[in-house]
Amino acid sequence: MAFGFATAAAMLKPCLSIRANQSTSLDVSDLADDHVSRSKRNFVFIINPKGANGRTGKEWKKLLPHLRTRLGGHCNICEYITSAPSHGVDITREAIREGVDAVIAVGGDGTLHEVINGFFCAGQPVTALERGPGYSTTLGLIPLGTGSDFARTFHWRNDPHEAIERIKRGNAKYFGGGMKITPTADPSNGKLEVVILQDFKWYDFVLKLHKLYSGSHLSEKNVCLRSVKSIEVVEELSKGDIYIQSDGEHLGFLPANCSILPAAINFFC
Ligand SMILES: Nc1ncnc2c1ncn2[C@@H]1O[C@H](COP(=O)(O)OP(=O)(O)OP(=O)(O)O)[C@@H](O)[C@H]1O
Repeated sequence: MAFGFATAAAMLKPCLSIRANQSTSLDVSDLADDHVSRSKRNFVFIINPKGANGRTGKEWKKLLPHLRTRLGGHCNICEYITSAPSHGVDITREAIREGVDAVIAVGGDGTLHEVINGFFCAGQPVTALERGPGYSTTLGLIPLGTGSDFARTFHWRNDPHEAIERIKRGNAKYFGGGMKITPTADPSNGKLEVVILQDFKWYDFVLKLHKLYSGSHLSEKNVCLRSVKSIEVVEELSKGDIYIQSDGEHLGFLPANCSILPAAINFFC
């Protein structure tokens, strides 16, 4: 099969499923401050005040009002300032056990490293104690460190305002400012949605572009949607073009100018 174009959107979401016996001083029922509404999603921000020689703490203070403005309508925002190295691990574990919807690292790579480690305990994923099966917590990042090389890898700028916009977007379904490329994508199901456009000519894009806004492009005969667990690069071709597959099955050809990873990683933060 030859594919003219393919793109993807995905949820990169650790799956959580362990009860750990470590305790911390965190009580995420602290989320129940005056402003908390249970119909909102609970987002925990873990801030390293010492990151970037103290700049992280200062920037965070300036950022918080903006964050509340942008996210406050949808989420309960709960901030935890770390008191020492590895505190971020404990806070994350406790937050996940309490069933929060997202844990967002605010700082550099070291802080992100701690938060990611908090998703696991004794080699097993941590799980929410009172949420049903299939529930999972989303990992996020506001890059505010010295190097922030993880963010750099994905071409995210060390710009917290941009990170907030990433967190705010419903991800998964859209790209290009409202084009519903993967209309059935569900950010919480852990699947990667891949849209395959077969034998598309340049004029197909021109004629059918408007359909992307409604998601009706999927009814075109040479367009199909696949929901997969992951994708792998099979072979790198010239000029950066690659073949991709999922679970051993060949999916198609991805032109170099069509980048899957940033779309997928969008869900991360
Ligand atoms: N309250 C704290 N006091 C001292 N150190 C802390 C505290 N909280 C976290 N840390 C430690 O600070 C380390 C460095 O933090 P972080 O990675 O956020 O900033 P950075 O080193 O400036 O950024 P980068 O790693 O991106 O260059 C982390 O590995 C973490 O263990």
